[in-house]
Amino acid sequence: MAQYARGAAAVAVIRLRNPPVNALSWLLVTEPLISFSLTVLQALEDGLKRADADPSVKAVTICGENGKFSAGADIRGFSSPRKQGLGLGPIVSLIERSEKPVVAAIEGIALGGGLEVALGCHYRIAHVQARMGLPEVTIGLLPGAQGTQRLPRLVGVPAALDLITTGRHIPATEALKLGLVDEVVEENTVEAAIRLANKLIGQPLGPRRLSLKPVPKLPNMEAFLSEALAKVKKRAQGCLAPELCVQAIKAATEQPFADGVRKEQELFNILLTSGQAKAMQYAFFAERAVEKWTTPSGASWKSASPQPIRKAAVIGLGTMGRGIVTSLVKAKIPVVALEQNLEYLNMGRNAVMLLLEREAMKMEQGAQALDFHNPARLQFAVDFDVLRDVDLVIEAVFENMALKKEIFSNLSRICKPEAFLCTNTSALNIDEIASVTGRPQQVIGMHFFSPAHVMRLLEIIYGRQTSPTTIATAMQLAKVMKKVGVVVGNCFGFVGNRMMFPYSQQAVFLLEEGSRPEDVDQALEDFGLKIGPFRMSDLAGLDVGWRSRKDQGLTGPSLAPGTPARQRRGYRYSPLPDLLCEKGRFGQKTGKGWYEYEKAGGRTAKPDPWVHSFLCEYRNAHQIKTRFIDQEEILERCLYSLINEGFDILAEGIASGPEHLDVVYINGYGWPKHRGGPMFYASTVGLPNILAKLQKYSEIHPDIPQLRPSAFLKKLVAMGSPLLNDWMSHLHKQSNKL
Ligand SMILES: CCCCCCCC(=O)CC(=O)SCCNC(=O)CCNC(=O)[C@H](O)C(C)(C)COP(=O)(O)OP(=O)(O)OC[C@H]1O[C@@H](n2cnc3c(N)ncnc32)[C@H](O)[C@@H]1OP(=O)(O)O
Ligand SMILES: NC(=O)C1=CN([C@@H]2O[C@H](COP(=O)(O)OP(=O)(O)OC[C@H]3O[C@@H](n4cnc5c(N)ncnc54)[C@H](O)[C@@H]3O)[C@@H](O)[C@H]2O)C=CC1
Repeated sequence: MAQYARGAAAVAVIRLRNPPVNALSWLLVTEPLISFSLTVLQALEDGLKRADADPSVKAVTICGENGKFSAGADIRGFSSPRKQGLGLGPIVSLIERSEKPVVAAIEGIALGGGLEVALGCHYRIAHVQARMGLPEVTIGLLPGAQGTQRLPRLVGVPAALDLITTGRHIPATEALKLGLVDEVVEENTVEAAIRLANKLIGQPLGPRRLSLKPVPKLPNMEAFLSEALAKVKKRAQGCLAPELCVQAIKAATEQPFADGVRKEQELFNILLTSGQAKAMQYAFFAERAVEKWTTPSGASWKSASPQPIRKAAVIGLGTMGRGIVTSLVKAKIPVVALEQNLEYLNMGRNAVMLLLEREAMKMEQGAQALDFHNPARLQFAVDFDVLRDVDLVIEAVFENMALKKEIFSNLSRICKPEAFLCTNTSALNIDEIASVTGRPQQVIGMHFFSPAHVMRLLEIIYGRQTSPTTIATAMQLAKVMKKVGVVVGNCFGFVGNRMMFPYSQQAVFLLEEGSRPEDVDQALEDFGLKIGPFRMSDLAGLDVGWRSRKDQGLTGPSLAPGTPARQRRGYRYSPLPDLLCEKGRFGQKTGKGWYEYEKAGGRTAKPDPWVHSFLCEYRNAHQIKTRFIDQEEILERCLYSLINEGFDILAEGIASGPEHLDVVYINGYGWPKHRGGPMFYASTVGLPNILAKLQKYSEIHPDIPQLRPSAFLKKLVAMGSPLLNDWMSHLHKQSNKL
């Protein structure tokens, strides 16, 4: 809705009202042409017409309810099959054409269609704490209400390209510098806008109508745009929206306003029906859905209250601990950082300081805001006694159960009784770790992803005895650190690494059968993954998995004599990664792994002829017939085995819905958002197709259990492949087709 009122004698105030974010919903026909609800857009149009018709109104102010201008179009409306009625673009034009000055009073947020409404206004005043942006690209669209045509006219092509292709939100101060707003105020923005509107009465509005302005020229516009297009395409990795955003802006530079708007509509419609927009909008809501966590025992976000964390500690300042400390400092939580001895402590301190310096440089108030030189904010120590007053500890020492147990037993003794004890283990059993403490209800997994100060994902793993308060506290801490917390159950590898295991395993089997590392990586990167499995393995270090396989008795001295080279516990096993490690090829850190690098620590992967001939010798030695493996098989075997594990995870209740798995993969494993996450992708491929392919591959490879279709997948197919949101409701239903 929108509320119409008189703000001063001659100024009408139109207030957008649609809690919680004043999304601009459009006319929704509930039954064709019989009944309909008056929506924000309709109300906005009515308000404008009413102001226009009333001779006593001389100016208009548009603002939003509850200190928020508007978050833009109602995203749920894009997938509504019965969507009809008003478009936002014509309303923005209507605002601009008004003969009475219209001033936007921007408080809180003006995003997407919300900002496009403001661009139709003749003046824009923003509160100093407001944020603005055109984030449509992040949900697979472009600003489809003439924003791609107005913004370049107002702020120039380079700034418009940046804002529209990244979708980033900018603060009011930056908007002022760009010329996006005319004034920034610290006082009541609506009152300031009404005062300005009053002053503008009778002044000419022509120069304020953006559609009438030319796009500011650049000396090398064509070259500039083609360079921008190339950059955007490379960054987008198959996502269509950024590229079409550039095309729409290009139209603004080449065509009159009305033609540019037509082009914008054409491109918008391509995106709207591309499937990518649907996937990205699903991802948007999935991220919000996982905040509302539940566990099989009935605990949930609704009834559990988080406890305040006033001071935290991190134990172990290696790869992960450094990033975790940085994230906590950025979240303004005082931290104590601990190491095993002074030598490691100094190394860790230097690394943390470097990360914080870099982070401070990216911030407006810099180091001052982070205040990390203040020992009350960040303290380094080797003595565990400093842990007495902390509210929460995050342990990030080596992945070794005995060491973790020793640490947790000490923590249980030293920390105050109400303190929460968290482990960053990648795969170890949370219950076993909790068992050595006197407070298993306050023990929880907080699994960060590397680099921990950058990656948004935080898997939050509850054990058998973890209390709802502990889960709620970990989730709250994730939010404060600007991470996406996903609550999952306790099993080897939790959700992310467990699904990754069959995927990486297939990748190595494909090498045995005839692929090269670069073929497998290329196929998966072309699909949209940020990094293929072999480049990833080189980056993370092959020795990490090697150590874990040795601990599990799969390789190394503890392997029983006489074990067949390519079989473990009766199933297929590939010793290829072990063989590379035995040759000291640990990946980037040693300059050689699945690829070769310019030097130890180098970052540029080059296909390695040594690896190619090593693979040939290996296949010969084991009498494996080499065959050509096409891209389709690479994708299907790697991705469908990962998805298959996902169905098992759902069936076991380790995650409470497919969105959880998708959010984990998008935010922690570089899964392309425009494909919506692995489980959403499975729903778009069609569950019967996935099942048929898994059946085919598992018949060819009966010794790979990970290719055997999950019982839950089979059940869903037998039940007619319900929509993704209904999968979980079918978990315990009987199927008469089974
Ligand atoms: C054929 C038709 C042609 C039409 C022409 C096209 C017009 C366009 O150009 C297209 C558009 O405007 S697309 C929309 C662009 N806007 C956005 O992407 C902003 C999305 N929202 C945000 O970033 C944060 O929610 C925000 C920063 C706003 C707030 O963050 P918070 O962390 O404070 O809160 P959240 O938990 O994220 O949100 C609160 C509740 O609001 C829901 N919501 C947010 N934005 C929405 C939106 N734009 N539409 C619908 N629902 C929205 C959000 O899901 C959450 O709901 P609950 O989880 O149920 O509480
Ligand atoms: N490296 C990665 O990508 C990820 C690792 N993890 C997990 O995080 C944990 C840490 O891994 P990384 O940071 O990679 O290991 P790392 O080997 O880089 O660092 C571990 C640090 O712990 C310190 N440490 C060992 N014993 C200690 C003690 N008794 N007291 C205090 N400090 C001690 C070591 O000196 C070392 O600096 C492991 O459980 C690992 O599985 C989780 C996610 C990703």
